[in-house]
Order: sequence, then structure tokens, then C-alpha cells
Amino acid sequence: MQFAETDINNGEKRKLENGTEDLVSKKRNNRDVISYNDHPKLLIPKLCKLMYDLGWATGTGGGMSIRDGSKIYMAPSGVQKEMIQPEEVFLCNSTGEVVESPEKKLKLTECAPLFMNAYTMRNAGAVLHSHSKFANLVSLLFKGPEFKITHQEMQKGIKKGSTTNPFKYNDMLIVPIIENVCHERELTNRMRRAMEMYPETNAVIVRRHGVYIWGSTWQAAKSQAECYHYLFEIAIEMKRLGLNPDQPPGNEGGITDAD
Ligand SMILES: CSCCC(=O)C(=O)COP(=O)(O)O
Ligand SMILES: [Zn+2]
Repeated sequence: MQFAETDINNGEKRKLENGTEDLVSKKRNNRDVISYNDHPKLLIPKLCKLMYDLGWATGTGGGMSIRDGSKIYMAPSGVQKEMIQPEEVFLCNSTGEVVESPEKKLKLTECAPLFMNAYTMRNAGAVLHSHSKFANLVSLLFKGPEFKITHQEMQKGIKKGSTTNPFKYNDMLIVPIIENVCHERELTNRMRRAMEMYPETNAVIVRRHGVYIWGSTWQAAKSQAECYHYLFEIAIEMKRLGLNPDQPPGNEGGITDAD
């Protein structure tokens, strides 16, 4: 991490270690430059903007959190998620209590206890909540408690639970679906139950709402989220075309080694 907490809070974002100053200066002039070596107070705004651009965090919905050891950083509640400033990010301890609030009058994200599920139950390094239309729609197309898909290359970008083993191309990838409630915090217990029932999952879909996705680092959470969203979208398209995403293919007639 390049910044002391006080540096971030005072808005002095240039106090960097060994030669990384240019990177951040560049970022300030060009919002598209991504540094892979940032402080969570910078990363959360940056990643929330990426989520907004992907349609995952529009209308103030969605958000994210990053853990650095025992420090947990979380986005504020009810704000334009694409416009969060570093000094608006909350710092919590390992049990999710706020230890440093923004100076501005802001509320901690309603997702906080759900984010904590990923930290306490899976030792996650980051967790995000997406309001993607694909996550929402897929929950309507898959009745019951499971989204299922198989024989898709992108499932190899997802790890089995907290292990380092990825799903194989021919595995059945399952994401549990929980029913929505009126207040986000009330999803906490059912998300926990789903995670206990499905130890291999790194995501929980919330029907008619969105999805929670986590990973061992923010990079893992981000790339797994991209893979999950890809799989949700392709499953929707497959169903629209009358194809079954959880049906293993038979002989599809392409060239194989045996030809
Ligand atoms: C239109 S957003 C409704 C609330 C919600 O589902 C959400 O994810 C945002 O929660 P937050 O408290 O982080 O704003
Ligand atoms: Zn939500």
C-alpha cells in the first residue's frame, strides 16, 4: 500500500513510495489509467466506476469492499457509486465495526453485513455487490435455489470456494439463489445459509435484485465477477435460443483428435 490513512484523508494523494508518483499523477489527469498498486481508498472508487460503466452499480445500487489484513474498507450507502471519493470510504475492523468514518455525513453501505459474510466465512480479500440486469434476469429464468451451467470455457476463471482449484470446463458450476427482502441487511442470514450449503461457490444470487461475488484479492473478485456475469449473460441468451445451459453437450460434430 502506498498511502498512510492520513494522507488519503487529507487529500494528499501524492505521498508515494519508490517512484509510483507518476502513476497516480497520470491517473488524476486520465481517469482511464488503472494502477494495480493502489490503496483500497483509491481502488474502491475506481472499481465502483468500472462497475457503474458495466451496468453493475447504477442508480446508487451495488458497491464493493476490500480487506487489507484486519482493515476492511467499505463504500458509503445511497450515493452515486461512480462518483465516490477516496475520503468517503469507511474503514472497519475485522468484525465489521466502523473505526474511521468520512468527515462528510455519510452512512455505511447497507451491504456491510453481507460483505462481512464473505470475509468471515471465506477469508475473502474483496467482495462486490452487482445490480447487473443479467444477474437479475437469470434469477427469473432459473426457478428454485440454483443457477447451473456447464461446458463453458469461462467457468475456468472461477475458483472452487476458497481453494486455488478452478472449475473445469466440464464441471457443473452452481450458484445458489436466495429470495430478496425489503431491506438489504435482512439478506444476511439467508446469504450465510446459502454459503454453508454451497461451499464451492464464490457468489450468491439475490432473486430480482443482483449478486454478491468475492475473491481472495480484489483482482480475483473482479475477474471472477467478470466470469460470473459472462456466464449469466450467455445462459440468458442460450435459454432465449431454446438451448439448455446445464445440459452437457453430446457429439456436436466438430473436429476432434479421433477424426
Ligand atoms: C437502488 S439501490 C437499493 C439498495 C441496494 O440494493 C444497494 O445495493 C445499495 O446499497 P447501499 O447501501 O450500498 O447504497
Ligand atoms: Zn443491492
